[in-house]
Amino acid sequence: MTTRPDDTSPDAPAPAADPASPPRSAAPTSLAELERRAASRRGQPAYGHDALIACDRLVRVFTTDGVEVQALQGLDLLVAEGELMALVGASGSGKSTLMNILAGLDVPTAGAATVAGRDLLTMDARARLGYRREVVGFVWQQTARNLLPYLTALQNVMLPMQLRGGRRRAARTKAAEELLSMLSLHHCRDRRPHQLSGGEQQRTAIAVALANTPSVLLADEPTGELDSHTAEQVFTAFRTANEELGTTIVIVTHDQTVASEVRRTVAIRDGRTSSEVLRRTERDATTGQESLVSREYAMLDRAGRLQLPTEYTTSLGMAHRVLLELESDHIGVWPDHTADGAARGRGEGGDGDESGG
Ligand SMILES: Nc1ncnc2c1ncn2[C@@H]1O[C@H](COP(=O)(O)OP(=O)(O)OP(=O)(O)O)[C@@H](O)[C@H]1O
Repeated sequence: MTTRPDDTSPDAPAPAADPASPPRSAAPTSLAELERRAASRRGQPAYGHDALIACDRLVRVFTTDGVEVQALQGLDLLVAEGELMALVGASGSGKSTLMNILAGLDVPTAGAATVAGRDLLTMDARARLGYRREVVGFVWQQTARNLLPYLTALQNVMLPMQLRGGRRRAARTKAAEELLSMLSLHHCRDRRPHQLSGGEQQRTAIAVALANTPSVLLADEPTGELDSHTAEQVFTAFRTANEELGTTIVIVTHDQTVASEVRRTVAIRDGRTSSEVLRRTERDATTGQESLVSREYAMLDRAGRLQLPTEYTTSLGMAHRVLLELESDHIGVWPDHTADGAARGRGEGGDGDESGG
């Protein structure tokens, strides 16, 4: 396998390499050298300084009955303001854990996470409440978690505005009606959730989440219980919110249609971001015809680790150790065909994992 250079100009930011970091195998350094490195770092902008969401080596460990589960294992993620992006990954890969942290409902064990300038590790209870009311909105898979059953659609949308305070009732009503209209829900204004279809319920939930004009809208499997046609309508509502209000939107989904309609899909594997698919519109120079081009990228973390897709490594019989070759414009990654490597591949010897990934 060969990793090609990134010849596209994706809209999304990629985690930056840290040129000031020494190689992991560096020999012990002098005090003067350490001082020089610290000084050279001082002028550099912090990791993700211009991203709306920045997760830096995020770790979340759960301990149940003395058994530790590492749900997030040093996850890096940057999301730019105004993005509409999807997070995908196998069950148990850590998606909901990440969403709960970004929603301010859970606190990471280690690492750093900021959303719209708020530090998610150091917020006190009061700041956390303000964060959940004003900075983020969420839409969950289960309607019962999104809407109060005894309130109408309009009252549901007005409730977060009321809790936040500061606006008169007439202004709140007008703002809530505008949100319902924007999402083509005006006919649902005076209906309670049980009088709405599944898609209308989720679209109302989006209006509720947008009530206090949050910077970020988080959605965890928002179309999980819907048929594909209804799911499409709900996704359209997310797109409308993104385009009309400029809200940054992160959607966790198993729904392939949703994942393929956004410009950026990030895959999480074993508690880390592993790969990204970026889509962009390209225009044919001669015919002028536009087409959507998608390319898959592997994520290179700040320690230089790269997760190779399992289907790539298994198809080439890569295990434990691979051969690297630095070329002028790319890095070649080859199966290890040495006798020792072949034996390791068959599981006949060696117990260390030297791939570094
Ligand atoms: N409160 C908790 N206590 C203990 N372990 C937990 C807790 N929450 C999550 N986990 C564990 O953390 C890992 C990641 O779980 P998470 O729910 O984030 O995965 P997921 O990718 O959202 O999965 P799914 O797609 O099935 O919802 C799993 O091994 C899970 O069992």
